[in-house]
Amino acid sequence: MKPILQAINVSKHYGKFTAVNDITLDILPGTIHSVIGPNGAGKTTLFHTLTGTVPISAGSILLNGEEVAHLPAYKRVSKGLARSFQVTNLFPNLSVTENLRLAAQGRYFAQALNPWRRVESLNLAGDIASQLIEQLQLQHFSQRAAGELSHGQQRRLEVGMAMAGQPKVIFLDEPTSGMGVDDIAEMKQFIHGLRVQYTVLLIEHNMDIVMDISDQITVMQQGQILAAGKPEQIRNNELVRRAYLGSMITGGKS
Ligand SMILES: Nc1ncnc2c1ncn2[C@@H]1O[C@H](COP(=O)(O)OP(=O)(O)OP(=O)(O)O)[C@@H](O)[C@H]1O
Repeated sequence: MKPILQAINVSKHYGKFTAVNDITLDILPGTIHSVIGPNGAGKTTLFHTLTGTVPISAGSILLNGEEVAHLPAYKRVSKGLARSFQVTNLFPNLSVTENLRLAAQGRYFAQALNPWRRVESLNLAGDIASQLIEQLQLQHFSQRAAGELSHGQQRRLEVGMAMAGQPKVIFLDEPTSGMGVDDIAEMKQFIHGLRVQYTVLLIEHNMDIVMDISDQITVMQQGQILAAGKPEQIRNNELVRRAYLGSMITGGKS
């Protein structure tokens, strides 16, 4: 199977500090690929480089074989990369439907800015929003202001905003952070279901989720890849266990 997204020798320097150091990574389509590692390992910076939020210092990024490293974030979005919005980026006074419709319009950048756009394009965005509301199981809240939703619902809506652009690859950075147990279980199922339609890159500190739903895991440490493999391989990797994950993965029985 050909990778949908590839990072080849990607590095990101901040002055003399190297946050991402020579990372090479293949992301296969229709998979959930998790990136784990301790705080400061460079996971978010790696996401930033892949989505175009920050420019890389060296290397190459291929989306379906096409070089995108030089493209700004919005152009990568139009080619199929989507990053989940943060809760703070929801429009709290707009309804759930309106948030999703805006996100759907955002994919078609020119249309979104054109006041003379054809009404069908709005309908298309409206259709996408209605479909997503069901997928997100927010039917009962469609007209509710986003700011009034529970934290768990807001985080689901946030992922929905990324889905609204009909991307190929979705980047989720700690989608369960700040959630209670029930919301976490729901979110885990929800993310697991995403791989039917999308390729998912996931940063997640909750090891139960990572081990249960990932097809592939990349472990980062100090900007580099420490290990990569399937959950079982990572769980049993001596290097990973010794480095820091032993107790997290085995519940202290390392
Ligand atoms: N804009 C920046 N300027 C300088 N250093 C930065 C910048 N952004 C990130 N860093 C540094 O790069 C390193 C990696 O940070 P990053 O946020 O990618 O780690 P992370 O693995 O996502 O951590 P966490 O799990 O805590 O989110 C950290 O030491 C951080 O301080």
